Amino acid sequence: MASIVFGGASGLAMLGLITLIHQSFTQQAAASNRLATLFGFACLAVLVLQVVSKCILTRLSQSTAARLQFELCNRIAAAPLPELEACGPHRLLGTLGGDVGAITNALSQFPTVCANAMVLISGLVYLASLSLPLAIGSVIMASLGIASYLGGLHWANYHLRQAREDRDEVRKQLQAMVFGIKELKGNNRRCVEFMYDVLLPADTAMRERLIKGTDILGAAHTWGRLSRFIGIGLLIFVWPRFWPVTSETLMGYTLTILYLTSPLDSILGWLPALNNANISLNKINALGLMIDPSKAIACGTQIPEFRSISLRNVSYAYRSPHSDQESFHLGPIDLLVMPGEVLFIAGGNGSGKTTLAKLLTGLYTPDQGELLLNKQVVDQAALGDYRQMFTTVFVEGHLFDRLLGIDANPMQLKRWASILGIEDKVDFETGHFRLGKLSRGQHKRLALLVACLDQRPVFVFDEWAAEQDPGFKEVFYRHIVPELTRNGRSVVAITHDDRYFFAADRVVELVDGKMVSSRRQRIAA
Ligand SMILES: Nc1ncnc2c1ncn2[C@@H]1O[C@H](COP(=O)(O)OP(=O)(O)OP(=O)(O)O)[C@@H](O)[C@H]1O
Repeated sequence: MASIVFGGASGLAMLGLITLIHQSFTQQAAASNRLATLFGFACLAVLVLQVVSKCILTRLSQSTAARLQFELCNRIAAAPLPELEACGPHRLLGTLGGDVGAITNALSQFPTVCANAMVLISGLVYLASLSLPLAIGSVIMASLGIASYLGGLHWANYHLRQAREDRDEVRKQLQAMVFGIKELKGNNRRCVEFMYDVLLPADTAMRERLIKGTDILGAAHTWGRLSRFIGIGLLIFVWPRFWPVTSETLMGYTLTILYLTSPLDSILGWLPALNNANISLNKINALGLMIDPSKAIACGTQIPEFRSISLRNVSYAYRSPHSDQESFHLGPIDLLVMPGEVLFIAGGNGSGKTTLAKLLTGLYTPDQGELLLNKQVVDQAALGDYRQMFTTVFVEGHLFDRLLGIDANPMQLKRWASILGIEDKVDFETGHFRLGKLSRGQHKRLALLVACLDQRPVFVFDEWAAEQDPGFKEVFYRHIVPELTRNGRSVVAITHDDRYFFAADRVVELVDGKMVSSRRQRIAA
């Protein structure tokens, strides 16, 4: 609001300057001294008001960007995992980068646009005070110019919207290049094909649309500006032939209209930004981030007591995004996890083990069947708390560069780092990790270190030991797993290591999404 007031006041002071210039052409010398003093004050007022208004605007635009980004991050954190997985990281990053910028840009220009609208209206009032018929004629001509400009904008829009879609594809391919750089470096033909047949065509398609849209926009903008000069030409050369008007009035008109081109430009120039913001908002909406509040999972606040967890007749299906046909179906599955138990989930690749782990941990909501905690059904309202029961290490899990959400003292940190053989990867003073040059196995060990320090009742490991050397597999299955299950905590581990099935109380096996066996183990090793 302050920005609108200061911006509007500076515009009005500027308009005051124009009227003073106009009056100076018609006043006597004595009055000119007074006008000169007023002119000096008006200049000072413009300077102060514009500087203050710009400072306010900068702060406003930065705080808007920060708020918007934070809000979007919160929505991402609250959105259901399957919807985020369907978006893919390239689209989410694109939204957090480009779309937030586009919306911020439009929002932060809004106060300036309001201030300019105030100036424009005041200018029109001043013009009407000089000559009402001329003012009406000017408004009609300006409206025609603006209408044709809006037509061009609408046309440009179509191409710019398409370009926004294409940009997602380019971002996806750039991500593939960054993450697949080793594969590209090692195979020159693959690299050339990727560059010329994948990346370049995607980028070219996007740029062609962008160029087309921007060209149309530029032409519309130029036409919008020119139409004002055509209007001034009509006023000066044509109007006086049909309607008597003094040369002072015409001069006042020309000066004022020339000045008003700047606020009008700013308002018309804002429309493309508004349009981009609209495209971005639709994009965010299409990604499912404008989530239905009823679908948002409330953040869990406390870790519930653990007496039993069970899946009862649970089914879940992935669907193809285009046809809504099931691409993979898991279940129906019944599963029970008791305190202190070690449960292994085995099965071939693609049999549904990770999907089952995501259902168990509440990251996916079953299509059918129920999730029960302590024999009570976990409904939507309880899901947030239910998720706090688990500490997980997934195959593609992310490792933050420090301990977050865990109260661990340096002694515990040192002890686990030493068991896991990664003392040199941890800064015990700050609790930060040295993630720079980690091998895959060390990365997994750090992830396990974080899990071991977490005081939650159920550990879920997805093929944790797959990248460990034989010696450390022994340590994991024979020492770490038993230690973790002391004090009534449970371990659910997806594993292909059938040599170590003896370490489990129970092994369940999945084949094509169905549980084919569930057998008791735990024989003396
Ligand atoms: N987000 C997803 N969207 C669609 N389909 C998926 C998704 N995640 C997994 N799938 C499909 O579901 C099936 C089961 O996948 P899942 O990851 O659960 O198997 P898995 O038993 O853990 O396999 P692996 O041993 O190879 O890790 C696979 O056919 C996979 O292609």
